[in-house]
This record gives sequence, structure tokens and C-alpha cells, in this order.
Amino acid sequence: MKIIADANMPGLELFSRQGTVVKVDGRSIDPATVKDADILLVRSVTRVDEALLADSAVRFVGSATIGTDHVDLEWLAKTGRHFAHAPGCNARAVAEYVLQALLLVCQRQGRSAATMSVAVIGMGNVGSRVARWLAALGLKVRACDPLLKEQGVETGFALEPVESVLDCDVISVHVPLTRNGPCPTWHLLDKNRLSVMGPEKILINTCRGPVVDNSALLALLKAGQGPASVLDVWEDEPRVPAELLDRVVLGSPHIAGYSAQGKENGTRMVYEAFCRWSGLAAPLPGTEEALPALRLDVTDEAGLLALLQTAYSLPEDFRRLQESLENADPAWAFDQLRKQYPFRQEMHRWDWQGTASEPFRAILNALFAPA
Ligand SMILES: NC(=O)c1ccc[n+]([C@@H]2O[C@H](COP(=O)([O-])OP(=O)(O)OC[C@H]3O[C@@H](n4cnc5c(N)ncnc54)[C@H](O)[C@@H]3O)[C@@H](O)[C@H]2O)c1
Ligand SMILES: O=C(O)[C@H](O)[C@H](O)COP(=O)(O)O
Repeated sequence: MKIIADANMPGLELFSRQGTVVKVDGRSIDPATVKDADILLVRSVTRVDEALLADSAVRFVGSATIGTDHVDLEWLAKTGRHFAHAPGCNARAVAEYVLQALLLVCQRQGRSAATMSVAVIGMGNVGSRVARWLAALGLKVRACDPLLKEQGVETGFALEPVESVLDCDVISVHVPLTRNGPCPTWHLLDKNRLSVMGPEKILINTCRGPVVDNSALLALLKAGQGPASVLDVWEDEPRVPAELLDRVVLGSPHIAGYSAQGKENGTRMVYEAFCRWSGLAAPLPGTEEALPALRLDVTDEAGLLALLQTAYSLPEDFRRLQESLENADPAWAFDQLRKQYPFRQEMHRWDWQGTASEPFRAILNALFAPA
């Protein structure tokens, strides 16, 4: 069995038991690469559609990602090709990123996060976790998810229309990128909605770049009227406009989900799906080595931020992204940052031995709860 896989998917040894794994750069996977392959394993950078697979023997496509906007799901289903992805695999990493981003922006603005309101747009695996964690920190959470509302799904939060939640202090978006269907998300935050926010608001986008109209955001930021913005994702990746990067408070190269556990979950979930599809028994998950003790006490938001930053520094990622724009080929440099990323350990992996004052116990319990 021939398995074509994105070379930057960790844990591919799992698949080596089932066939010959050929590792290829994700952006260079083309019809010739997959012509005689049986299995295709991708990340978010490979477009999977008729143009790629029409002449190929591929019958199983796995994407080690939460998002599926790079895959033509309808065409795969129509042509009898099986598809699997990894829902929720890195949700915890993204929630940790959002928490750190919010605390950093608040620190710079001299504000307390706990006194703020937050709009969580998209209440799936990532958004619902963000909502629970920020509520645990004391923020007033307002949620928006018209599809879950329509289905009557209970999220623990009242679900409001998008327009109603834009007056919150913080807007965090967690929707899939969709161009069709009842609630498309392409440019969900367009010029009009971004204009409503104003400079005193905080915008965090960790879902997909085109969910926020980047040109409209840039124009507002240039005019001093845009929200304090944290962008992990960009409308035209791997290109990041220098003008926009100069004006965001924090930016990163689409790595909000890049924890060691998120990546490991991604490949393992696709492998488990492959085993179900081909009738193989899935292996039992392995155990991870214990990490050193963290002895920081948390008595205020600065303490919580310091604790988060023992595992991961978002400003470091921002600095690296800024430097990458000085490269002669910044798009290549963006991809390099992602390929060589030092995957971080999620907080629950650490042995936290500090104490916390009462307002921080709930969020710390959530952060360190086993996965
Ligand atoms: N930056 C990263 O590294 C990173 C990591 C993981 C996921 N993501 C992105 O984040 C997205 C969300 O992840 P998830 O795990 O929560 O996905 P999910 O599928 O579990 O949840 C998405 C939610 O968005 C809702 N939704 C869809 N259209 C909407 C709309 N117009 N308005 C409001 N809500 C809407 C859906 O009903 C669903 O509940 C993914 O699709 C992916 O593109 C990015
Ligand atoms: O959808 C996802 O899971 C994330 O966006 C994921 O982190 C993307 O990472 P990539 O597949 O590009 O490595």
C-alpha cells in the first residue's frame, strides 16, 4: 500500500506498519505525486479536490487538522473516497493561546481581563472551551452559534445572533471557514461589523484568516479605529501583509493549535479512522513522560500569565513572525516557522505545585484538568 503523507505530520510511524510511507512537502503534493497512491495524509496546506485526485488511486484521505476548508468534502463523498479528520485534536492548545493573548493585551492596556465581557463566535470544540475557561476567569461570556441554536444544542450559554454580541469588550472567533450553507463565515467580520467594534475592543482570530476581512481591518487600524487585534491566521497565507503585521498587537504564523499533544492527537485520530475503515485494530495510546514541577503561585492575572508563559511565549512567536518578513521570501519563511515549530506542551501535562488565590482556582482547575 502506498501512502503519500505531508512530511510535517509528526507520528507517521503509525502508518508505516500498514504500507510504504512517502513523505512529501505539503504544498508540493500534485496529481503526479498521488497518481499511484492508495492513501493520502495531509495538513491544512494541501488543497484536496478533483483537480488533485481525479486520476489517482487514492481511496482514503486523512487530514490531521480540525479545519476542513482545504478539502472538497462533497467531491470526495460523491466519488466514494473516504475522508477522516481530527475534530477537537488541538482545541486545548488554541484555548491556551487565546487565554495568553487576552492576558497579554490586557496587561499592555493596564486593564483586568476578569472585568470584561467576551463574545465567543462559534461554540464547537474550541469556542466552547474558550467560553468555559474565560467564564472561569470571571469574564462575562456571550456566545454566538446560529447552527447549534437551530439544532437546539445545549452549550451552557445563551446563543445570540452575531450582531448582538459585537458590543462585548473582546471578540474571539472560532468558526470553520465556509463559503456556502445557511451561515457562511467568509468575511463574517466584514467592514461593517469591524467598524462597530472600535479601538477600545480586542479582536482575537485563531480560526481561519478569511473569516475576518483583512483589508477592512487594516484600513480601520490605519485610521486608528480598529480593534486591538491578535491574529494567528491571515487571509492569504503564507503571505502576511507587513502593513497589517505592523499594526496588530500580537501575531503568529498559524500555530495556535501547535502543541505536542494537538499534533499527536491529529495523526492518531486519523490513524484510528484509517483502522476503522480498513478493519484493523487500533493501537492503545502510549503514555507520555512526566514534565518537571511548576512552582509558581497565582494571586493575580500577571501570575496566571507568568504561569502560562513557563510553557509557551506568544510574544516569541510574534517576534519570529516579524523577523520572517525580513526574509527575501517571506512566504517561504512563514512556512519554515511552521515546519520547524518547537511544539509546546499543554498546561495539563505539567505538574503544577503552586497555590492560587480564590478568583483563579476555577481557571487553574480547568487548565490542569487531565485531557
Ligand atoms: N489556528 C489554529 O491553529 C487552529 C486550530 C484549530 C482549529 N482552527 C480553526 O478553528 C475552527 C473551529 O474549530 P472547532 O474545533 O471549534 O470546530 P467545530 O467544528 O467543533 O466548531 C465550529 C462551530 O462553529 C459554528 N459555526 C459555523 N458557522 C457559524 C457562523 N456563521 N456563526 C457562528 N458559529 C458558526 C458551528 O456550528 C460549530 O459549532 C476550525 O474549523 C479551524 O478552521 C484553527
Ligand atoms: O485546523 C486545524 O487543526 C489547525 O488550523 C491546524 O493547526 C493547522 O495546522 P497545519 O495542518 O497547517 O499544520
